[in-house]
Amino acid sequence: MKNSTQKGLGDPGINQTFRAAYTQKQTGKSNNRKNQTKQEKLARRGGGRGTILVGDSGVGKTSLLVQFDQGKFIPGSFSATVGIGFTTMHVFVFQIWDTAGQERFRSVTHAYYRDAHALLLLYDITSKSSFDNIRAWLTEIHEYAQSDVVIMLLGNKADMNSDRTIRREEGERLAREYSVPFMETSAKTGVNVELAFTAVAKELKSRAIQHPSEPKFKIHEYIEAQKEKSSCCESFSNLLN
Ligand SMILES: Nc1nc2c(ncn2[C@@H]2O[C@H](COP(=O)(O)OP(=O)(O)OP(=O)(O)O)[C@@H](O)[C@H]2O)c(=O)[nH]1
Repeated sequence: MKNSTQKGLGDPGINQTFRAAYTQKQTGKSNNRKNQTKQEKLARRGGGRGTILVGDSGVGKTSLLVQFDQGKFIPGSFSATVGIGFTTMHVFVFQIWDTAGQERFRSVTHAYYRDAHALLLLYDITSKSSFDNIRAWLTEIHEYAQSDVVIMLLGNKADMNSDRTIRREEGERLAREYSVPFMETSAKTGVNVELAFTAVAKELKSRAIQHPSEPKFKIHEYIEAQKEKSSCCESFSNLLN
């Protein structure tokens, strides 16, 4: 995925074609049934349990997805997403769509809101405008997405602390106002990337297979517990170093 490569397609109607091509690119295998990996089969069965990444252009949606999917950061190497990109994940059976942040592709993004079960809404902690636009994104989400869609707010580029213009507390306050879970992430260092996707996957899974007698999965509590765990492990490993 170098500069000259478009990250997605502008027409949701041809997403199926792109999906096959993208999967092939990622795995080096053909996407026919015979050659499908276990994850690809699971993803197929997961059907419409789609998660989309939204937010202004340049906040790091594709980088976050690549970090999650491939465990690496490719600095500055993406052209702006055109329409929708696609990958599959294996924490739970679901699909992730990467959307374009640019205004001119919004109508494409709207078409995907309807089918989305979860939305990861990103801003860039070094960009005030991307944070200010979160309210507009939420208005749009409430207009086009299903009313029970899972939303998570992510302040990305947490590694760029010296260029920070949005304090963590501001992100937390906004998230509280809209009753959505929040965390800061870095597609560069990988901080909280796995946690963000895992928390959403667990929430979707619990909704899909929830038995009335089982205790409800609490996404806020899960995130706080996992954050505590990782900060305790970080300080422990700091002690060892
Ligand atoms: N330091 C740092 N840079 C990041 C991070 N995430 C993304 N970037 C950089 O930010 C720029 C934009 O990243 P993209 O992933 O293309 O952003 P996008 O939101 O997908 O952009 P659109 O496709 O235009 O909507 C690139 O130069 C990335 O290398 C991060 O966590 N930390």
